[in-house]
Amino acid sequence: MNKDHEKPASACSTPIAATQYELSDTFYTNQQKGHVFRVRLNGDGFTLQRESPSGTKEQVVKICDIVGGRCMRLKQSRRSLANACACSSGNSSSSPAASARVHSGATGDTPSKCSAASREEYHRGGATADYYDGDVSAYLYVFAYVLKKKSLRSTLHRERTVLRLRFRSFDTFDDNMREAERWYRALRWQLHHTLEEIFVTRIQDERRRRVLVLLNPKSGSGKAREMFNMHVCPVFNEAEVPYDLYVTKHSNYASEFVRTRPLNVWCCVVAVGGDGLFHEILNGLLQREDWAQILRTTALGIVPCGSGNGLAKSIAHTYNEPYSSKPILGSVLTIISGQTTAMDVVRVDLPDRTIYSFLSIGWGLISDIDIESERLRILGYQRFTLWTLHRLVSLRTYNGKISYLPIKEHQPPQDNLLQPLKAQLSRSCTMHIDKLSSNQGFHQSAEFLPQEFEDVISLETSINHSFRSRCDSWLSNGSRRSFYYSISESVYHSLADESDCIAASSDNPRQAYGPASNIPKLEEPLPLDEGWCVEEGQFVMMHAAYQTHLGTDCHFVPKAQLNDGTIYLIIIRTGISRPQLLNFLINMSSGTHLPEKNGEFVKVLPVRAFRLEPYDDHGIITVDGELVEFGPLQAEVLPGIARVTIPK
Ligand SMILES: Nc1ncnc2c1ncn2[C@@H]1O[C@H](COP(=O)(O)OP(=O)(O)OP(=O)(O)O)[C@@H](O)[C@H]1O
Repeated sequence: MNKDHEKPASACSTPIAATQYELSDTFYTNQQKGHVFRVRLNGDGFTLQRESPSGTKEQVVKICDIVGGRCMRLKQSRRSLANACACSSGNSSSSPAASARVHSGATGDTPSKCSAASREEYHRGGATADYYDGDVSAYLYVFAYVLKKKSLRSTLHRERTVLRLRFRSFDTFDDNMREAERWYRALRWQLHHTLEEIFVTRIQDERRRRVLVLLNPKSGSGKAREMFNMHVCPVFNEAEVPYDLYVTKHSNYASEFVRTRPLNVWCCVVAVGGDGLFHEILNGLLQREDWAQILRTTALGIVPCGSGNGLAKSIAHTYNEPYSSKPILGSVLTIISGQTTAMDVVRVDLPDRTIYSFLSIGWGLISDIDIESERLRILGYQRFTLWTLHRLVSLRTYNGKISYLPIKEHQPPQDNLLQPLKAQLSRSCTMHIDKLSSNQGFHQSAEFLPQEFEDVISLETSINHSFRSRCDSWLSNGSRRSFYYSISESVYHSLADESDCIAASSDNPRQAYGPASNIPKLEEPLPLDEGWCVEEGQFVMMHAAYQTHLGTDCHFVPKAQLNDGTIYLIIIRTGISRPQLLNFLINMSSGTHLPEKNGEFVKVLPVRAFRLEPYDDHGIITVDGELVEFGPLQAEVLPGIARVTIPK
């Protein structure tokens, strides 16, 4: 989360020393007997220092890779429960076999060390009794997604790592849990950096801040729902991010939803789908009367389940977050990071309406491919490749005029309207997150943990601080079993009950809101003496883009930034040879297709605004990959008016 938070009015007045949240203890592991681990938690993360007769080795689980933690108690099996006894030894194994041995008295183990308190806890019954088997250990599970390389030549990717710390120095579960929770709180503090965020005094009527998830079940190859259940929901849960999930029922559902609802309960709106769904959300927000305030206080995120996924790829590319191997994981980590940055939005005036765009505006070849390949949607991203070849063979040209307002060289970056409000979002998120966990005391039984650990590091404290040889393991577990769970406050909404409300609201005449234009109206002439330039004639295409990527494999404008106040106009004129054009299209995947200097046929023009006037009466024009009415349009950049989530 952000470091530069404003201090809330209700924050604790007495600062607590940061060192209080720097903890260390000694742990052991049973796989390497005699190996002692000094575990330290501080601002860098967890440092595991292994001391063995052969020397000292250190491993760090970095704080920036950690998403959250859980305090838990292991739940025992039914069989073990049947054999459990209130006075089983604190030294006894938690395995059913060992438990049975203790009960029959056949082991010669040391007599029970249970305190009166722990016996009482057992006899309290209910859930507590379910857990009791003589093992009074408490566990802290730490969830991290660590950057790794499979081999020297492979690219970086993230792997899930779980650090399991077992606390059993005390002879009652409560005491061990208290210790585990002390580490958990320290972890939370280190994750969020400021005490104010975590230990802020609760205000009764404080607005709740949650994540709104809008999911398009028809995105891409139609697997968004499964993707959410398998890859998004478990990470939200590990990070204790509360969310409300709405599944869209039809086109424009998301747009109407965010246009008509009170949104102040959500700090972030996440599109689980493609760029088309994100486009809908952005436009819905900009059709609100309170659009300026909502854009300032609501971050936008995307989980790429569409066929293009230009925005998700552009964000990951800009921040060097691994994407290709696990695009969904990278984007979920981006959303829960709590970090945001301003993003340019482009206002697009069509003859009868105004829409807003975050990705691109196209006329000609690329738009033709985008729209006409829809019939091959089932193929996913491959549809673009196939249709590109088809359109190259039967190349079309288009007549028209493109006027543009160039960006002057060395023009200072545009003001970022939303910068001062950056901190507000993440603090609110975190406050709510903390509220959830503090109510819970400790979390679920470890039985509810996802079992799909790619890497597990398991360490434990000693009993009464003496070395104990029978310990858990330091192991890697390749289990592929998938398992996920929900935190209590996350909600799935069927939209059956919501449609009436949306239908009713769309009956009302719609008023135009959103930022005003700074250029002449579409039907008015452009002031050529104020720096407007013109390209006229026959074109193969014009494509205006403001993100680095138009799709996962389309590195269209390598130098674009999320908030550089620039539209990159790429124009290809008729006369370009087919081999040249083929090269251009092939090299788009590596971002090496654009000329360093503008040539006769291919031009790259950084502009602040442009106007397109096609002379033909038919053709395809797209905005963010979505088909719009064919005809004249004009566009102008609105620097940094939206806010998107970015990786830590
Ligand atoms: N439940 C739904 N049924 C049918 N269409 C929907 C539904 N929800 C949203 N849509 C529409 O589907 C269109 C495409 O959605 P989306 O962008 O999520 O996927 P995509 O087109 O596969 O991805 P990309 O835009 O990245 O190519 C959007 O224009 C959206 O309006």
